[in-house]
Amino acid sequence: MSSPSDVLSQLFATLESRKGADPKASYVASLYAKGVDAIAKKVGEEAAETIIAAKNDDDHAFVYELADLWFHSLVLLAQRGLPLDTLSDELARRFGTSGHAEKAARTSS
Ligand SMILES: N=c1c2ncn([C@@H]3O[C@H](COP(=O)(O)OP(=O)(O)OP(=O)(O)O)[C@@H](O)[C@H]3O)c2ncn1[C@@H]1O[C@H](COP(=O)(O)O)[C@@H](O)[C@H]1O
Repeated sequence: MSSPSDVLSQLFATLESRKGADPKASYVASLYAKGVDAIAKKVGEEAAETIIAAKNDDDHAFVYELADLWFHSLVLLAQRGLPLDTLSDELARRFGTSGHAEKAARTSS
């Protein structure tokens, strides 16, 4: 079994590699071709589907929808030209900080 970070890194490298690919041959290239509004809309749809799945007992269906949400979120990150490190660095920055302290830091900035 691959580690979560390996899977995310390999998937993100694939997403980057689809820049300039044929939209007819690649779903990710078709999303890039549609642009940020269409990708963000997919993120919203997948978030809504994840919320609905979270309220049901089917773990497989929930994980499936959550994977769709993560996948489209990563496409959005790649579309903006940001490396995966920007996301992992932001999450790492929050280590050792309680959620309450993180919220206080946001509201004071
Ligand atoms: N992980 C994924 C992945 N997860 C979900 N999806 C696609 O995301 C879409 C989910 O949208 P929906 O649930 O709304 O289903 P849909 O109705 O078919 O989608 P729409 O036509 O409405 O956009 C489906 O088309 C799925 O096939 C993915 N498509 C691709 N990947 C990865 O991305 C890589 C590159 O894909 P290509 O660009 O197609 O080569 C692949 O090798 C995979 O590793």
